[in-house]
Amino acid sequence: MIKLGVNIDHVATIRQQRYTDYPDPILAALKAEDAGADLITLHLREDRRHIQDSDVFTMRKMIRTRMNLECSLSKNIIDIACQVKPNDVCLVPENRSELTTEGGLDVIKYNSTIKDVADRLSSNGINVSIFIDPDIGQIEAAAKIGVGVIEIHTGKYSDAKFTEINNELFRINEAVKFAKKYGLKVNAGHGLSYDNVASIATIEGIEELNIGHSIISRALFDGIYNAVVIMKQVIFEAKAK
Ligand SMILES: CC(=O)[C@@H](O)[C@H](O)COP(=O)(O)O
Ligand SMILES: NCC(=O)COP(=O)(O)O
Repeated sequence: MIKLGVNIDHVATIRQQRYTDYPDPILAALKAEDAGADLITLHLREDRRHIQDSDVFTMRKMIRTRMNLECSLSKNIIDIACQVKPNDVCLVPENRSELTTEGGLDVIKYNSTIKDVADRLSSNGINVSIFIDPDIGQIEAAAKIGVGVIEIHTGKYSDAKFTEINNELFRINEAVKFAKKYGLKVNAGHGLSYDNVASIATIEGIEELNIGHSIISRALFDGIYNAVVIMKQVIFEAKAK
């Protein structure tokens, strides 16, 4: 069964608006785990716009499932990752001006840096994945680095309208097939919602979905426990069809 990673970044977004100590992303993570989340994802951005260093250290102590830390290649962030030792690190691109992660990491362009960072993380017992676009060349480059896991950026699919939706779905399907030929573990995420997740969840070969914004948004009305349970149900029903 496909696994669900719940990204709790945007609980911290609300907190950071007033610099209070609530809402607590750790509490959200624990409730998400109670509801069946298979892992918790959090993104320590260089600008600390939501998740703070303290959240990362505390999360490591409190989490009962798996901790998947998303971060850029920057040294000070990787230093923290090596101190915290989450189960997984997903390497993502980052720029201060972006609203959210706009594309996948350019593995071809930053190949040697990514390899050095991945080797350093692996030597600290951390499983490494790379967040990339559904692009054959990027997948080939990721496979050659030897990290073994990729997360396909589903943002273009999530934002697509009308015929673009099927075009993006085809692109993701082809990318997953190509990645499996290289023996890669394939995850997916970004912009997935209760309305669009089914077509991704049913792609053969995708093992984990990382979903945050839509779950935290739903949690504002139904609570995080129910928001996670409903997302798991939507995914289960899609796979059962
Ligand atoms: C890598 C990715 O797609 C998201 O997990 C990332 O966390 C998005 O950044 P924000 O959470 O800051 O929107
Ligand atoms: N890597 C994707 C993720 O963790 C959550 O992205 P989103 O659902 O908040 O867009």
